[in-house]
Amino acid sequence: MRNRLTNLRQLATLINEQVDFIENLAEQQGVNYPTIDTIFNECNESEKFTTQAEVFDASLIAISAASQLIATLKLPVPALYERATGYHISSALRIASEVCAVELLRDAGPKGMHVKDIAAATETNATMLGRCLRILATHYVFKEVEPNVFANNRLSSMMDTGKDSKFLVKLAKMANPSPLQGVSTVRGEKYINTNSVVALLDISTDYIYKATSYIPDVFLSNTKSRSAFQTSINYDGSLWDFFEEHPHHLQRFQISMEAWTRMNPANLQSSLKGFDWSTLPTGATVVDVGGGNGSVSFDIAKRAPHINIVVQDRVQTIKDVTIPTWQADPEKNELLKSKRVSLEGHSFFDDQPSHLVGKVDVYFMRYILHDWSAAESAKILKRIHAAASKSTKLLIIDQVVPYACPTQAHKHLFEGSNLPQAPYPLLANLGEANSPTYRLDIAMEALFNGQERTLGEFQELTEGTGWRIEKIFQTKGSNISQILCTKV
Ligand SMILES: C[S@@+](CC[C@H](N)C(=O)[O-])C[C@H]1O[C@@H](n2cnc3c(N)ncnc32)[C@H](O)[C@@H]1O
Repeated sequence: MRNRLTNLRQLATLINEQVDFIENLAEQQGVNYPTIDTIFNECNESEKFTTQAEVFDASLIAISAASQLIATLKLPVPALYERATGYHISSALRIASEVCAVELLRDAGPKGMHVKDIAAATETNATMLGRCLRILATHYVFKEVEPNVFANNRLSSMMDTGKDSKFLVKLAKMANPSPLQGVSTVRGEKYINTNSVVALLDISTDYIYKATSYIPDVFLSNTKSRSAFQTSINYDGSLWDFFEEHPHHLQRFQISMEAWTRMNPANLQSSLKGFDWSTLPTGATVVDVGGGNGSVSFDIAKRAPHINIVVQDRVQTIKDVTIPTWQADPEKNELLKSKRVSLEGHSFFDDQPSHLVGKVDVYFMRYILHDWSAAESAKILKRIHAAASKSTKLLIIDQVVPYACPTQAHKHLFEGSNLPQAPYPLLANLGEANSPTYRLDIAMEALFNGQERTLGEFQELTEGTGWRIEKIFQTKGSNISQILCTKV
């Protein structure tokens, strides 16, 4: 009995200490931490405060302790039932997005809107919609201001596309059905010029959610001939092939990738700040391998105006998504015109184009290797190695999966591999505070039979490819790390 109380008290103390720290800092800076009822606005001083590194670090410990406290206090049966039925939140979120609830509630303001009126706009069932919004409000997305009347709150307003609700409702009706059974209708226009968050949520609650339900069957059948995604829509091509047959899905996917940089402020640092781009000589060439719509390259080009960047991706992605995206944005278009950035259709399974052989200072790839098995990843790494000069560096920007237990295994593996341990009695990986890492890992399994990797697995992956890991840049609280490799 005493032990359990001690454990609860330790967790409560950790929460109190971090909240005291955050509140003292907020008081010094004359801001309040945003409440759950505040409408999200990234220009707001309170929101800027939440992204300061020390505030974010303290919040991670508090979240980790609070999650562990909840897991400890909750009786095991409801705790397990909730974990078994997390999918109800996914389907309710998808419905909220499809009926443009956030944008309609933006128009309604703090008084909110009756669920009958939200349902009427999209000719959907008001009772079911109310139940969906209520389960979401119970999990702090939306607020039920009076019975059946809902308003936006901090979480739901983060899902705002910023677009006119009438335009979105009309758009939803224009979507073309896919010939493949179980594939949702999508309009890419919904996601263009948004904060990208809704694209990430929509892919997560659409085909990733559906595919995920097939993971156990694929796993238990012990065959990886088809991924869970392929099984879910009875399709033999890869997700990349599927996108080429469904350009609106491709558009949405590429925009969703930008949201990973916004997942937390530490992610932004880890995508961009670890490797010091300013150390490269003027005119250096950097290649973004599988760069998608080039959002990471754009950020790097702004930070390092003395380097030239080539964004490579599949021919159709570059033609249908990357080029139009860059041409539509004056800042990006300027980078194209000045040739500081070029966009090139190229498969990373092929030899690098001859104009780059021996001329590249850094190849980097963000979120590429997690899409591929070890054998396929090795092929990609070897192709780049074959085109690299002696001094070429390779920067793998990906998630590094921490174990949930303390370990010394990676402590001295490479420079930078040692991260500070979480305070006792928290899980070594900060538990639920670090949950997106593990969720994305399983999503990679669903989509590609792919995976996120531990540091040891990255070391194994690079062995025999001609690359050696020299250093790792990790940022506390970020689920993106940079792994710097040199030629063996
Ligand atoms: C997970 S996304 C990452 C995109 C981008 N690096 C980012 O972080 O936003 C993977 C990318 O790999 C690209 N890709 C898939 N197969 C490819 C191939 N054979 N050659 C080049 N790119 C490929 C996809 O089109 C997609 O843009």
